[in-house]
Amino acid sequence: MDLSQPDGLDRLVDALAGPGWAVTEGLLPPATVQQLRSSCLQVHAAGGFHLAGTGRASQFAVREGIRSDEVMWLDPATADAAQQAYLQRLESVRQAVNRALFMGLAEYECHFARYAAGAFYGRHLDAFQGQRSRVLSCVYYLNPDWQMDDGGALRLWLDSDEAGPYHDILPQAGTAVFFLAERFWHAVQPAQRERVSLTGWFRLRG
Ligand SMILES: O=C(O)CCC(=O)C(=O)O
Ligand SMILES: [Fe+2]
Repeated sequence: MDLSQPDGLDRLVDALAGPGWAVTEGLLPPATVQQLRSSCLQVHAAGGFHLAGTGRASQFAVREGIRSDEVMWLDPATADAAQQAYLQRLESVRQAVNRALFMGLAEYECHFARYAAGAFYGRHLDAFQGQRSRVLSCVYYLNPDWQMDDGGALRLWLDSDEAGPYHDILPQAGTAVFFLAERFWHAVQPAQRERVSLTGWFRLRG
């Protein structure tokens, strides 16, 4: 699915209404993807990342058995040009989804994520139990020339059964994956090389 095409957002909306997930290309031009990668690596080199946790607020905990990536939340107030271009595209996705599917998505929050070689994120759901605020997940990959042998695929289970069918997606620069946060269990496989991305969630208000 190519989001640079005029019917791209319509096709994305159809996929979310149908199977509930989509793998897309063409969200942004390759030069912008490269700029996002550079700003991610720069912030990391400057020490701007911290070890990711699970849970929110008082339930927040760093549990190394579950995930071992590092993250840095994007602040729209200080976003550089490439980050702003990304946030604007995700805003048009938000509006298209709300118009067609009445999902009532109120906002988008996202972070850069960096998985060092060998880092992983075990099987999980993005929506916290008992909370419906994270509705739609989006993972945007920033890794040029990713090979099958590099590992690091996102494994998306197509139903809740761990033994059931799944789809593996390579974290190739320019690929964006969208999926309904409460429905799809997923995991990040360890990779042979550094793996960076922008991961975010459309939320309901409140
Ligand atoms: O990087 C990915 O492919 C998925 C990351 C993820 O599942 C998360 O941050 O919740
Ligand atoms: Fe996730």
